[in-house]
Amino acid sequence: MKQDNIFANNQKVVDFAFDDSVADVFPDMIRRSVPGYETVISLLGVYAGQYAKDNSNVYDLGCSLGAATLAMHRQTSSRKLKHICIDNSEAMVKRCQSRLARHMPESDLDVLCEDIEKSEISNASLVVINFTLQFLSPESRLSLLKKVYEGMLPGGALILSEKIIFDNEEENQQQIEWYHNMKRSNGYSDLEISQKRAALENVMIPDTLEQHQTRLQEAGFSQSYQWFQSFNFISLVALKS
Ligand SMILES: Nc1ncnc2c1ncn2[C@@H]1O[C@H](C[S@+](CC[C@H]([NH3+])C(=O)[O-])CC(=O)[O-])[C@@H](O)[C@H]1O
Ligand SMILES: O=C(O)C(=O)Cc1ccccc1
Repeated sequence: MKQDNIFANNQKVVDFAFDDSVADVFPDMIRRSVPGYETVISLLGVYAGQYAKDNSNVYDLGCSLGAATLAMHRQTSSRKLKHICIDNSEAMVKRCQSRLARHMPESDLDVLCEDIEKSEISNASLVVINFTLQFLSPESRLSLLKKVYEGMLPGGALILSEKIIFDNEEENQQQIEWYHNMKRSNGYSDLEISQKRAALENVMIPDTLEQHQTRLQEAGFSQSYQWFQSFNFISLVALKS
């Protein structure tokens, strides 16, 4: 696995982008930067086992290199599913396409390079938005979730994972400190941590847990539950009855 040292040298900070240099080191970057990432990915397989239904579509919105789809496929390979993976980074999509073609050659699979705000969602039994809603402009998040709800079959599920902020400023600062300590223990220097933080500032805008829960309800989901937390990263499941 290629090591992420993108922010190792002192540099003029520009907005973070999912370009070729990020896509090349992405498995290492996300594993060392998102606490619990591997656990969340493998538990998506458990959700797929329960919710992904024959003759339906399973969406991976903001798929990057397709890790979520691979985990879901591992638990459902004998079912008649169509996997639809979408990302607006060409660098990610081309690597995702070849990786998934290699690992799940027999499956019905579309890997699309497009903005998920413009994607069509239909006949979905399971939709995963793993650490991606936070990159959309805050004003467009509700309409995406409404579209997901509308395109989902009754009995379907949405899995949403995000970095969050906390209303209580004391807790917020503590969670960020714990998170930065985790990054340090994964080998990132203070310079890497602070330069990446600055690069993400205008690009990744986290909400609070309450904002997510309220928005899911506004989108139509009658039930939503938190099922995972590791520092300031959480996963929710929302169900369409
Ligand atoms: N508007 C958009 N439309 C489509 N894609 C987008 C958009 N905005 C951002 N992206 C894409 O969302 C992905 C976010 S990474 C997801 C990890 C993956 N889910 C994983 O489980 O491994 C999370 C992270 O890097 O923290 C990137 O590939 C972007 O190109
Ligand atoms: O590194 C961070 O600060 C994060 O919030 C996680 C992350 C992981 C990969 C790309 C962008 C952000």
